[in-house]
Amino acid sequence: MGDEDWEAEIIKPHISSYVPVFEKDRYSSGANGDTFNRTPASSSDPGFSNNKFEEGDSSGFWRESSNDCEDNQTRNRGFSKRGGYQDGNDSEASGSSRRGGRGSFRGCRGGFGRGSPNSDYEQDEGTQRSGGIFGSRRSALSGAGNGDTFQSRSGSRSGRGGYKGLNEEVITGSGKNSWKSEAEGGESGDTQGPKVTYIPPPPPEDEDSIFAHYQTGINFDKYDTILVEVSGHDPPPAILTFEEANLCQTLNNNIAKAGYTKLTPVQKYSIPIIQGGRDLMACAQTGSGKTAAFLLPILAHMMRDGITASRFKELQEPECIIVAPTRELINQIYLEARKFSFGTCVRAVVTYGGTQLGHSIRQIVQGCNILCATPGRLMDIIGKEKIGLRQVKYLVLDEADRMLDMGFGPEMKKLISCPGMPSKEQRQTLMFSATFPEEIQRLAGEFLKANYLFVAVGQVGGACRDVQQTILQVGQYSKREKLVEILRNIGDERTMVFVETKKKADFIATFLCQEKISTTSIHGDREQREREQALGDFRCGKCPVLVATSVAARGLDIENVQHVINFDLPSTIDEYVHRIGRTGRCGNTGRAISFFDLESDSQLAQPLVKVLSDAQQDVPAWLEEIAFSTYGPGFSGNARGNVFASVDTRKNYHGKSSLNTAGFSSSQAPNPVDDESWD
Ligand SMILES: Nc1ncnc2c1ncn2[C@@H]1O[C@H](COP(=O)(O)OP(=O)(O)OP(=O)(O)O)[C@@H](O)[C@H]1O
Repeated sequence: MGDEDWEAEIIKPHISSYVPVFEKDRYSSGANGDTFNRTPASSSDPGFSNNKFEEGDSSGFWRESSNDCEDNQTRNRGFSKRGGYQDGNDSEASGSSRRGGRGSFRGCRGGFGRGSPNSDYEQDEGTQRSGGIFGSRRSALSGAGNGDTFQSRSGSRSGRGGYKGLNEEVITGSGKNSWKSEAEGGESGDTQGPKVTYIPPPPPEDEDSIFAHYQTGINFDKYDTILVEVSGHDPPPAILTFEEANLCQTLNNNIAKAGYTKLTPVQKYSIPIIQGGRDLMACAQTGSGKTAAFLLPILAHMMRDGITASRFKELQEPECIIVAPTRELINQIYLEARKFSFGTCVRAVVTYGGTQLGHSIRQIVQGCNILCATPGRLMDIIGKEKIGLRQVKYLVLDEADRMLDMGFGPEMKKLISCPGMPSKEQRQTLMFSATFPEEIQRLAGEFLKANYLFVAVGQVGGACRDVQQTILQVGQYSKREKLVEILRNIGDERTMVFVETKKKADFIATFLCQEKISTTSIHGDREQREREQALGDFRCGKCPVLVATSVAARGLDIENVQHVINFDLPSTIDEYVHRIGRTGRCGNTGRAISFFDLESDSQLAQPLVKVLSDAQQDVPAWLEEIAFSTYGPGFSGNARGNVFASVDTRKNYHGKSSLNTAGFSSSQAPNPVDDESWD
């Protein structure tokens, strides 16, 4: 199984894909006024000669969102046949199972082809390296003759052509080694697929880069007013300051260099719990510092207990394993671990799918105290006997609800029953997320000691109040126009646009480029190298718009993301909470605008009303009406279609539960409901 359910796909060899260039003024309204005749703009470019977007062929695109998704089986998706955009109706998932299994097929890799059939591979690297993903605003539309324009990514992983990147080995599909099974060293999850050769560039080593951080926002101090509930037997008292955590000098120095002066609520409660050796399930709003909440006490313990200094060994036995659902997120966690362990003898290593396994192994065998991994790759490395589990003292599941759901749950179960893995009584298991559905909490019991503590900062599963949420009623066929209008108003401020399918991510990104809005995209069909490039271009502002699928919904901490736009609403409210949490982080404010399509989103009306009202946002009357009409007069605004817990599910539990605010006793606590200035 792959390390991301979005990724667990069988890769088809060499199906080139192109996105034709099409001009705005060539769009003509169809019968409904919104459909486009997709005519290639540049017939002079030979590559576009077949790239007709005929209404007949492609009409499915705008109707396919509910039956195409990242997870589900999709055949011949994207821009197959070097042109004609295949409609999405060949996707089999139904709306109700949009987030179904992991066994989807990787159809052609929808991309932004140059249209020169013979130059795919040669051009691929050059253009990707030089021109950003979709090229600059200028070049994005220029079509032929500009190497920075549309990049031929589609066949880049093809087994036939072979290519060479800066950090990659040449692979050729015709050789017998080009298709490797998992056992042969292929990426986990690809039963048959090309050998993954991408070696990510090493992160910068200089201290300034390691400790680079963004400023906390004006609402950082308001974290103190959030209600915190700790449940479970005998929780230790919260700490109020970093000094109270009694960390060693090196850690304190690193904390200071990272710009942390004050603990966030989840840190105030989690640090002493973890230092006390307790298992923990912690739920706190997006962007409120959960990563440091587990890293700091783990590092403190490692420093206190003394760890085996990192040294070369064929079998490494890390003291701590951290797992997260996406590659970019685990890499981010690794960078945080590297930052906080700077100047200590603790060595953190990261490994994730989409990168060369041999490279990961080389990193690991040099010494590994903290292993940050995506699940599939972790199981691969364990299978290869490069990682032994006997010394594991800390097992961290970040985005724990995602790690335990149907996608990753089985792999996590395998992990805890691996030979050598200490039993839950012998290790400390820590789970963090902004959302914790009740059924997932119940599953988590298998991983945690019976006396684990549950920390809920604010409303479990609630949206960050620093994000101003707006829900607009926009029909499927008006979405693009609305998106462009909003993005033009936004200007150059960094914006993440979420769509439901990989195919649509490519399509919308291309469309925005044509509208001269500098855009890149990230989704599970892109090469890892491309994903990292896209994120880099977005982070540095080169492409201020990032079109993403849910692969980017969780955990990513990107400075200055001021806007999130849900072009398509997700199928669950938890997903919505995570997506909009990419903005409004660490006390900064942000805005989220969501397009609500009456045709497809009514099931979300009720939980949306609840999330909006819990976060003290305006709830549109029309949305309330839909919520009522969908769920009948019994609807109180409290129930959720996709239930998340408001409390620890062990509430029938007789242990102590203390309600508190971060840094205040209950009696001192301002009533957060009265605090109207959140937004
Ligand atoms: N005490 C602190 N002081 C200043 N900045 C902090 C503090 N704690 C965390 N941060 C910063 O806040 C940002 C968000 O932290 P982090 O990514 O850990 O949030 P999170 O709660 O894990 O979010 P998500 O739910 O989206 O995964 C990061 O840039 C981090 O460095």
